[in-house]
Amino acid sequence: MRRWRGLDEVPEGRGRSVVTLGVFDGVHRGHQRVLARAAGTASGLGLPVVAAVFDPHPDAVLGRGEPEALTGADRKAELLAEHGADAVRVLPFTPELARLPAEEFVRRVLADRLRAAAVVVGEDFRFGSGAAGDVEVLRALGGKYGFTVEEVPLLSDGEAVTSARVRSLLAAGDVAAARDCLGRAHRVEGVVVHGAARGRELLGFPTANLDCPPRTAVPADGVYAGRLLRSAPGGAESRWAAAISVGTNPTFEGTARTVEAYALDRDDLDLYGLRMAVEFTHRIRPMLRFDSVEELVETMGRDVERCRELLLGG
Ligand SMILES: Cc1cc2nc3c(=O)[nH]c(=O)nc-3n(C[C@H](O)[C@H](O)[C@H](O)COP(=O)(O)O)c2cc1C
Ligand SMILES: Nc1ncnc2c1ncn2[C@@H]1O[C@H](COP(=O)(O)OP(=O)(O)O)[C@@H](O)[C@H]1O
Repeated sequence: MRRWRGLDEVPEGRGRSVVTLGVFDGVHRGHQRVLARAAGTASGLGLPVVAAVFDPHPDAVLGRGEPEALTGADRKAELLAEHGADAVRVLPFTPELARLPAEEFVRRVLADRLRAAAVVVGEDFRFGSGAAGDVEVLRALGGKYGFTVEEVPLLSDGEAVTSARVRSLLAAGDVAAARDCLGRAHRVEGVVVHGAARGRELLGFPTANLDCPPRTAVPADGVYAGRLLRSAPGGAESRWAAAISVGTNPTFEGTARTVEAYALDRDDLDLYGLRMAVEFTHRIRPMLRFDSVEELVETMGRDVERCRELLLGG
């Protein structure tokens, strides 16, 4: 898969493409449907699918506050490819780009740079200065600049599947509903760092503490079942069923919010310094402050058994 960044870096003289564009945060089932449609059109035309991704999030540039990210840039590109993109183009969302009138945007980005033969977008797609352009405007401009436009209805299960909805489900700890919207478990990534060294010694449950990038969409504080994963060079992955804790460890009067995972039945791992990921499949309970370490350890033991049932079938 090819990845380019910027408006000027795409080599000139490339052929035409089927373009789908947006922020694609989370690459949720709605995005997946748009990508599938683009892939279908592209195979009919014998052209590649180019996913054009605005980055940073337009809300950050337009002063609406940057939302927490469901997917980092690398993971997003990987997911876009998995769902049918042949190439990913990052379009730096600058104030200048935001100010381009709808027709200028179409001419410069879609026609001149991406050489779109077809553009596939969700029905709520907006573009151009002041978000003045919608799908109808895009279709009219497509007639002038030589591309067709396909509009994909929003996927809904009574409520539209959107990145904002996934963020609010995660903020409420509802990782199961988030999983339904995403079509897979929500994942956060980070490097394993040293914690307070209590896990193994004091509690009997060593935990890998993930240092997640700022503005990562971490689910609400609580205890979850899921997986701890490691991407090895070449793409091979190790994965372990895991009991995951998100919170400040109030039993120890902690203040820093941590994401930590205990890989079930393993105490022989050395994960410090590795890039790892945690996937959240089920919520088990809220984060609690216990009066004694014994009560915490007893509860953690029960959490681990519950994770075993949920993840390994007992
Ligand atoms: C399954 C599980 C459940 C946990 N539940 C709680 C909890 O309810 N309250 C709490 O204060 N800490 C909880 N923790 C976090 C522990 O306090 C934390 O893992 C421990 O202090 C080790 O920290 P360290 O990795 O910084 O050494 C939990 C951890 C795990 C793995
Ligand atoms: N089953 C396991 N799950 C997670 N980490 C493990 C496991 N077994 C060993 N480890 C290692 O032990 C470290 C955690 O030990 P812990 O005593 O909790 O220390 P820390 O406070 O630094 O997190 C992890 O970072 C990892 O390298």
